[in-house]
Amino acid sequence: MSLDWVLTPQRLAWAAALILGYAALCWGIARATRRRNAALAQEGALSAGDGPSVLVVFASQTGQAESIARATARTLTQCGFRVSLQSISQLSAATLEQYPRSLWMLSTTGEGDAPDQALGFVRQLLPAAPGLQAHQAQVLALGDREYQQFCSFGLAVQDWLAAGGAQVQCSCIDNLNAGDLKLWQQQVAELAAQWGGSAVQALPRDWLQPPVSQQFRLQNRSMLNPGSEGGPLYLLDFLPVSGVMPQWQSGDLVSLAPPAQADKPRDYSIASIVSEQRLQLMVRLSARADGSVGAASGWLCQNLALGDSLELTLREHAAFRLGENAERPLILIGNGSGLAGLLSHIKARVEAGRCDQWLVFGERSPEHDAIFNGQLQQWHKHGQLERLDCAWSRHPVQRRYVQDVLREQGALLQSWVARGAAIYVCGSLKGMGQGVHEALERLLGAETLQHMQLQRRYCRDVY
Ligand SMILES: Cc1cc2nc3c(=O)[nH]c(=O)nc-3n(C[C@H](O)[C@H](O)[C@H](O)COP(=O)(O)O)c2cc1C
Repeated sequence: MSLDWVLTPQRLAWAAALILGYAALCWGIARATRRRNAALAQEGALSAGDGPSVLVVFASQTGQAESIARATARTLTQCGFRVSLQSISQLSAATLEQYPRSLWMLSTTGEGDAPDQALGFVRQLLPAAPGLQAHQAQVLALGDREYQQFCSFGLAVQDWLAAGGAQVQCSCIDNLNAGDLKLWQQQVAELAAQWGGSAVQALPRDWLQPPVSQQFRLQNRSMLNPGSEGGPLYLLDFLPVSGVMPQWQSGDLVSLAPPAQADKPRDYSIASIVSEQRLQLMVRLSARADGSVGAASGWLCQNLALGDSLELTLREHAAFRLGENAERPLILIGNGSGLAGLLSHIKARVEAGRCDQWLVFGERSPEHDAIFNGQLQQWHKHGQLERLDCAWSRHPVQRRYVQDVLREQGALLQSWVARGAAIYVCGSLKGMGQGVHEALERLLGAETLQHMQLQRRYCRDVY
């Protein structure tokens, strides 16, 4: 009997293996719990009370629909609802069908298109009606009446929910105007009461947690493309009036409204990074057919004098920030003023000491439109920009567009993507954005590109 208790090396090994196995199991359980909690936090399971449950879904390109969804979800939580907040990219039909009620905040982008994060939804869920008998839904569609297909993605989702048997209502917000937003707040309060929640407390004035607005002064303005056949392109430097530089990340935007159209803010990509201690924008003076200039670009490029101040609102552009892609090789593709959004990423990467970035830039002529050429060549020469390709559409001999460069360099592009690269596209939608998308589909396959878009490895800021 006593032999059973003798510690042989074999028994010691078994005991050690057992202890290690148990530790691994505990660690595994703890990790799974942490991951699940993190996933829940990300998914936005905001409260775990026992009130009525509601699903809040958003599809956003530049972050506005997401901000409204977050504010709405917070309010519903305060009214006692069990709220789950989800990006449409994570939504499954099975999840939706579990909920008796849902709220949708959906913006429209491009020419009546769904935001990039809704691509999987459009391909996989939208074609078949969900099973939503006895489901109540409210859609808030964000759009701009200046576009031909006003709020079309929100309206398409409304039709889809109705086809699935849901009782659905839809409201549209035009250009995020204050009146429509106020109506939405009232609607949320009414819905909360109808759906069995407690009364909404007086909503705070900063219900939407508006992004930081600050006074800036125009410090410098220089023309980037003298002699160009295209519209004049300016680089504008702004300094904060308070002297305190706000924080932003590469890829972010600023909103500003010209005095003549104070209710119509425009978004511009920020071309600089915080450590440069100035906020730079690249603005093309747009001319109408009758020769008059655009309200915002005319004001910024011609009327605003050096030293004049204006209000800039910094906008987090989650869909175009680097995020986890900061750790990946980057392929940056763009044309014209689209260089602004790409430039900020290149600067951020140079600052971080990463040089595995490839810029494919397109403009008209190498003589007049080679904007930032000195700086780009310098980075390239010093190995901070691994590869630089320019495409000149009005070159006397070698006319080509950025999508032609992608085709010519197809094998290289495939190898960068195989290495894990992320692709960022910034610039005009028509011509460039569409042409690049088609070229990438052909080179990488539509499925791979869609997968990359869902993983946020294919990010676009096209307008
Ligand atoms: C490049 C671009 C394209 C747009 N296309 C449309 C459109 O086709 N139809 C529409 O109603 N609104 C359109 N809009 C307006 C947006 O839907 C509106 O600004 C919305 O508030 C953006 O919300 P988000 O930040 O959640 O993406 C467009 C805006 C941009 C910047």
